[in-house]
Amino acid sequence: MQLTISNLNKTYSNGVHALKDVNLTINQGMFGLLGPNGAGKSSLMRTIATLQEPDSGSISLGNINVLTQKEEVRKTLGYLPQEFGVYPKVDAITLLNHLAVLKGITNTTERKSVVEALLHKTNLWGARKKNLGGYSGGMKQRFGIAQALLANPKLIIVDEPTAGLDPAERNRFLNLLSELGENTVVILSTHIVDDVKELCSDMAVFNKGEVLFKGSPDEALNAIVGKIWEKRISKAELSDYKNNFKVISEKLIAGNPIIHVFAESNPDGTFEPVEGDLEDVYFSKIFA
Ligand SMILES: Nc1ncnc2c1ncn2[C@@H]1O[C@H](COP(=O)(O)OP(=O)(O)OP(=O)(O)O)[C@@H](O)[C@H]1O
Repeated sequence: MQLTISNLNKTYSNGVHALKDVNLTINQGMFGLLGPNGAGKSSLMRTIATLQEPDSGSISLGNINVLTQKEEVRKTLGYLPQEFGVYPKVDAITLLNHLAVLKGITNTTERKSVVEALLHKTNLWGARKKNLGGYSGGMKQRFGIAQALLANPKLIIVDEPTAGLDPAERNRFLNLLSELGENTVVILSTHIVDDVKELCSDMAVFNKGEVLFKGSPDEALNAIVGKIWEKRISKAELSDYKNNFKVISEKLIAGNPIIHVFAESNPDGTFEPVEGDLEDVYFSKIFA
């Protein structure tokens, strides 16, 4: 099963061109869609999830036409939206059971076993009788994955799932995602480079509605070899450097900025070459 997005466009009524001729082919496995806030990631995710219409273009999932065969897509889709609302006064096992009914798992015995297995998988079994209103952010996200996995989806979309999680919960959540089947198309939309670095075999960098890079993280890293230059400067020099060079990142170390510049050769002969990482790829695309 492959997800193919062709020439997708969307302009909202306020004039924002949120998707600009987007073309992507997404294979089974974990695909990272990396971009800053406002890049258009949620617009793309919601369109694939059949929740909004594009102005033009096409999307297919295997031989399903996503834009016209919405019911077919919904049967095989697991979706964790950016704002996943839960009913605060309902406990996890009751809500998951209810959502399983809505997903069409009507056989009581089968439903009980699916719901219980998912609560174990997401490490929520011990908290299954607790009201969702009392769940932490990480627990809510894990519950979100449990509901997304009901009915064995072939396509799973998780939109910015780690934003706001503390490091321990984020790790737990990423481990959970990494266990999702090889036989599933999983799209992870995020603005956190490390999420992609740790999990994804394939990725795209997305900004202002456009795909700026697509390929594997290794291909992305190969493309910047020899082009990332580092220098420790003083704070007072920072604005000059920003005016004169393509500064893609700045980090304060002991109060002084260390800058990374993207350039084909040593910018003014005073920089040190560094091995770039995925963050350098991301910022070099975003600030191109
Ligand atoms: N329903 C809407 N009506 C008008 N403009 C919208 C609507 N939804 C999104 N936008 C605009 O479209 C652009 C892309 O938004 P989108 O939410 O898809 O980006 P994103 O990459 O998911 O970012 P974020 O993480 O901030 O949600 C933004 O400029 C946003 O303000």
